This record gives sequence, C-alpha cells and structure tokens, in this order.
Amino acid sequence: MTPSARLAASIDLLTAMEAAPRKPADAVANSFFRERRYIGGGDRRAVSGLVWEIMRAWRRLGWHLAQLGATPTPRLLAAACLVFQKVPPENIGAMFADGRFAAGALSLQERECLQQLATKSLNAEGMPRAVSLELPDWLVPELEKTFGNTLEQELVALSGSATLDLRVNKLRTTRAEAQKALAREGLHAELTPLSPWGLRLPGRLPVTSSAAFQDGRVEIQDEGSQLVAAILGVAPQMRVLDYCAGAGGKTLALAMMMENKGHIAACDVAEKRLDGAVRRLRRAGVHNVERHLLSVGDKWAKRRAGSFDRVLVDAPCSGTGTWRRNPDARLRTTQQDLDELLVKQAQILDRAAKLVKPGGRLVYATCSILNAENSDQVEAFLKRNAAFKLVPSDSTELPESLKNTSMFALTPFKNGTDGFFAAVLERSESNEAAVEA
Ligand SMILES: C[S@@+](CC[C@H](N)C(=O)[O-])C[C@H]1O[C@@H](n2cnc3c(N)ncnc32)[C@H](O)[C@@H]1O
Repeated sequence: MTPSARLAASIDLLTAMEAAPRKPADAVANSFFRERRYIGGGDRRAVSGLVWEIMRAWRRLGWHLAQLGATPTPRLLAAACLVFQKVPPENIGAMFADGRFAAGALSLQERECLQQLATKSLNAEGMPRAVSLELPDWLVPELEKTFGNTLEQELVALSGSATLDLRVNKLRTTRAEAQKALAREGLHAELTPLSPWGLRLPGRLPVTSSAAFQDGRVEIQDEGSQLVAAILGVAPQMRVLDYCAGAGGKTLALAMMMENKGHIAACDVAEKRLDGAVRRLRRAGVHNVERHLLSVGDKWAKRRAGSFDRVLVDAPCSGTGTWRRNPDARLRTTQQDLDELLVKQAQILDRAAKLVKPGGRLVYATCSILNAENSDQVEAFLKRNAAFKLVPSDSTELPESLKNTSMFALTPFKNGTDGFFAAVLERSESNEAAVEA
C-alpha cells in the first residue's frame, strides 16, 4: 500500500470505530481487516499503529481542534496526529492525495488548521486535567483516590505499549527450553522478573504461529495474570474452583501448578468464553479440569457448598489495568458501568464464598486499578462475611517481593505488568462463623 492508501485505511478504520462507540476498538479493527483481506500484515500494522496512536491522544487532539473551532473528524484527527508526530507538512499534504485509494486532498480550512497546530505541542498549558490525562472527567477523582500524587506517572505507564508476556507450561517443557525453542524461531524472549514461568517479548510478534505455542509449551498471559494464579497457592491434591474462568487463562496456570492432579472446576456464565477454554486446555495437555456453565437456579453450586480448598474469583471489572492494550477503553468506561460492576462483583464474591470449605481460601482478583473495585470491595466483603479474614499467601511460587503478601495491586508503572489486584481471604475453621450455604 502507498502511504496515501495506508492513511485512507486508517481514516476508514477510525470512522468504523466512531460508528460503534460501545464496541472494543480491537474487535472493530478485527472485522475491518477481515473484510479487507487484501491489506497485508505490514500494512495492517502500519494502519493500526497510526489509529492506536490517535486513540492514545484522543482527548488532547480533540481539545486542540476545538480550540481552533474545528470539528474532530477522523480526517482531521489523523492529520493532527501526524502534525504532532512532526511529519513535514508537505508529506502530510502528499498523503492526503486525490485518487481511488486515497483520502482526498485537504481543504483550505483543514490546511489552515494544521498550520496553526504545527506551532503547538500535544500537551499544552491550559488543558483541563482530565484532557491532559486522557481520561473521562468522572474518572479523575476515582484515580486520584487510588494513586494520589503518583497518578501522572501511573497514567504515563498505562499509556505506553504493553510487552507480550508468555507463560511457560511446565507440564510440557522448562522455561530455559521454551526460551531456546522460541529463539530458534526468531522470537528472542527475556525472563520476566516476577513470575517464575514468564517469558517476555518486546511487543506484538507472531507468537501464535510458533511451534512452541501451537504444541502448548507456551501460552500468552501477562505476568500480572500469572501472579494472580500464583497467589492462590494451589497444590496437586486440592479441589480448586475457578469461579469466573472465562476462556481459562488462569485455569491453565492453576492446572500447571497442580501438576495436572487434583480437581479444578472452571465456571463462568458465558458459554462462548468457557468453550474457548477447550482448545487451550487440550493444547496445554491439561486433563484435571471440569467446565461448568453457571445458570440461574442452577443446583451445581449449592451441591458443592463448602467443598473447595481454593476458590478464585477473577471478577468482571472495568479492565482499567489493561489500558496499555485497549487505549480506547480508557474513554469508553462510564460511571454507570463502574456502578453496575461494583454491585456485580459483590454478588459474585458472596456467592463464591459459599463454596469455600472451612479453613479454605478465596482469592478475589481483578484487572482493575481502581480502589473501588479492589481493596474497597474486599473491605466491604469482610464486613458482610465474618467467617473470612485476610491472610498472607502460602504460595511458594511468588517472587521474594510478594512472598507472604495478603494483597497486591500491580501496575505497569510499579511492576511493568498490566494492572492486577489480588487479595487472599481465608474462611475460618469454626462453625460459629459459618457461611450460610
Ligand atoms: C476477568 S474475566 C475472567 C478471565 C479469566 N479468568 C482468565 O484468566 O482468562 C471475568 C469473567 O467473569 C465472567 N462472569 C461475569 N459474571 C459472572 C457471574 N455472575 N458468575 C461467574 N462468572 C461471571 C465473565 O463472563 C468473564 O469471563
């Protein structure tokens, strides 16, 4: 594709995203490229690269354009982004060419607007805080409560691009062997600093076509997510419940830690997600997992009340910890979404708590960075459930810095992982404080 055609495709993709404001940007991009199979890998990366860059600067670009009285159309947002990337004006003009595979020439008004932008910097004085932080207005106080005066640094880290982390499947290989196997395929991974099974690649690379991935020696999983599985402290003989298992990311790690022994029940309310686990479990050689689709009026949970040694609640959440991967989610999240999630998380926690056996442990986890979904949720749960208390993790798989911790809140700024929260809660042995089944 020519630079003009790439730019035109980027503008088309932005337009498609605007038309589906509630749909995650990567889902829109996937269908966009599926319908345009003629766009090859290199071009796809270039088009997504520009569009993701625009999304990371969405509010600031919009603010600059509004200051100049211009409407933030996809064309102008793309052009403004190129201006702030210091692409020379004549090159931008040439990219906005006329022709079949081009975006059409810039109008006089558009050119004047871009000329004025060329004298400014993306982060300008006078910008409202929420704009310069690329946040919806309502989220600023929430995040201030969580991070206090490190908010800016945390958000800068959350605006960066994410690494591609892999978890080595000990059921199939060792970390050193997996690292060598990937290197033979041109994928040079480093050891992750915190997870004992992690390998880290610098960015989006074609891992899924590697032999090591296809035969289940490695799985894609952020280091933070690996540590959530680790904090559960599972052992081979245990009965373990992964209550919000989705497509089984953490289930796979738990099965590995349990050496494919004992029993894991992987539950979810979303059939499609749970079905997605089948292929992954098979690829990883895991066979100690039973899947169960939770439904209203289901007796499954009732029959198993008080029977699990360990229960993981990887709760549905705002996903604010994964903003590096989904920059669009940063602006899509609404106060109403959060309010609904808080209610749902508390309900799920209470339901899952009934399944923990006396003396057993419950781990509550999210990929959120908001206190409201994390420590506040745990605090409220403990007030409602006298049978539980926070305890230090007994996991031997946690790194020194997290050993014996009862709660962690990882962030890209502090830990180089996605934002992940986990808390370990133990149910008392005594019947007095029993949880009502
Ligand atoms: C953060 S995702 C889980 C990710 C998964 N554990 C992993 O590591 O890949 C949260 C999951 O909770 C599920 N969920 C939502 N409401 C639920 C409920 N009431 N009970 C159980 N699971 C629920 C969602 O379908 C979603 O798959």
